[in-house]
Amino acid sequence: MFDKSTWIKLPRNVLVGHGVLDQLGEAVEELYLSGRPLLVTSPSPERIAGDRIRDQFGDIDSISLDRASFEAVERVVEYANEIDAGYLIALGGGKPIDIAKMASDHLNCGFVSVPTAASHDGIVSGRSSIPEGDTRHSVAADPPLAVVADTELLAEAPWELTTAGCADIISNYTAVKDWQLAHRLQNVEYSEYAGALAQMTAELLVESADSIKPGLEESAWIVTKALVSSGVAMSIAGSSRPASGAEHLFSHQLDRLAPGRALHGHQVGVGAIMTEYFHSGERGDWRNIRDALSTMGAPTTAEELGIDEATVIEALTTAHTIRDRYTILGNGVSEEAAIEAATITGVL
Ligand SMILES: NC(=O)C1=CN([C@@H]2O[C@H](COP(=O)(O)OP(=O)(O)OC[C@H]3O[C@@H](n4cnc5c(N)ncnc54)[C@H](O)[C@@H]3O)[C@@H](O)[C@H]2O)C=CC1
Ligand SMILES: O=C(CO)COP(=O)(O)O
Ligand SMILES: [Zn+2]
Repeated sequence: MFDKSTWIKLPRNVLVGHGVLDQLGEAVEELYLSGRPLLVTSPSPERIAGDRIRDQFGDIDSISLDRASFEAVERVVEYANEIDAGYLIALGGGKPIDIAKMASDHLNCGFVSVPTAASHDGIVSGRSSIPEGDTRHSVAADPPLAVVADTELLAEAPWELTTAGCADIISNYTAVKDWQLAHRLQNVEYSEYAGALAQMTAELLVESADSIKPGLEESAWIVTKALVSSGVAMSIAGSSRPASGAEHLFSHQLDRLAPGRALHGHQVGVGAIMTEYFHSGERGDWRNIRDALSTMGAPTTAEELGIDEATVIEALTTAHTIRDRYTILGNGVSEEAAIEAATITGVL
């Protein structure tokens, strides 16, 4: 008997382009949501775009948070219940979007994603990434009902946020390799469609590297389309596997060991150089990953991340413990192997 089934959840409206923030009201109206919105944001995005949202929705309630945590999710849930919010509008980088995504899941209400930075591929995904103590949870949640990504706004964001988004996409190369490895060695379920989409997204971005330059709105357009595509790959997979492998485990450990030092995307990019080395050895593709990152202006060394050598080695040797996700790191790499990988690849 045929017994396979799949349920792919995707946003209904995805608007990407110049000035589309002013169409947020229209995009929300089309969703037939009821009740008042609660704006979930963090300090800089609130300052940059909060008023443009209020211009469309009136003087709505808002909550500003600067750390992704279960406590932050709880605060949003409590506030939304207090004001009887009908839905959430997430405005900002990856953290407010992850918080709102998970809070809307707890509240059983919809949310709309309004990125102010093309810095991560959680803009569209149905996963929420929240740290807790020594571990990192990639929690299943519904994706946004709508995404409104204004390339004019995204192009004005600090350039390093865009290069972080590029690096988050480039890390799909190693994430997909890790996923395939886990499929072969551990029988982890693999989706050919999601794997191919994630990999193709990274390839198309690298092919467009020459057009990714500061000050060009075209760059925000190219990178945001890739972030959307990568998020769709996660939705097809029903997991963050297509976009998160060992390089993400490394980054999640850095978040614990050296919090707030470097951007998520930059950390996963540097991680991908080293995990590609573990996959394919000294003559392998790690140079291609390093060169692609460097062409786009993303960091390729510990120094550029602002993270010291000892922390990089500790993160690499302990990354496998952060989550139950089989990758090229297996049961862990030794300190000697980590130093060798980081040195050969020029990360140290
Ligand atoms: N759920 C998922 O599938 C995914 C989740 N993530 C998560 O997203 C987070 C990383 O996202 P980030 O955006 O790097 O973090 P973030 O939300 O902390 O933003 C980084 C910084 O940029 C600032 N910022 C945002 N837009 C700005 C603008 N237009 N102008 C000036 N400053 C601006 C923020 O205020 C913050 O200080 C991590 O927690 C990561 O785990 C990342 C990828 C996928
Ligand atoms: O950052 C992500 C994909 O780019 C999400 O992955 P995690 O599941 O590792 O949090
Ligand atoms: Zn990521």
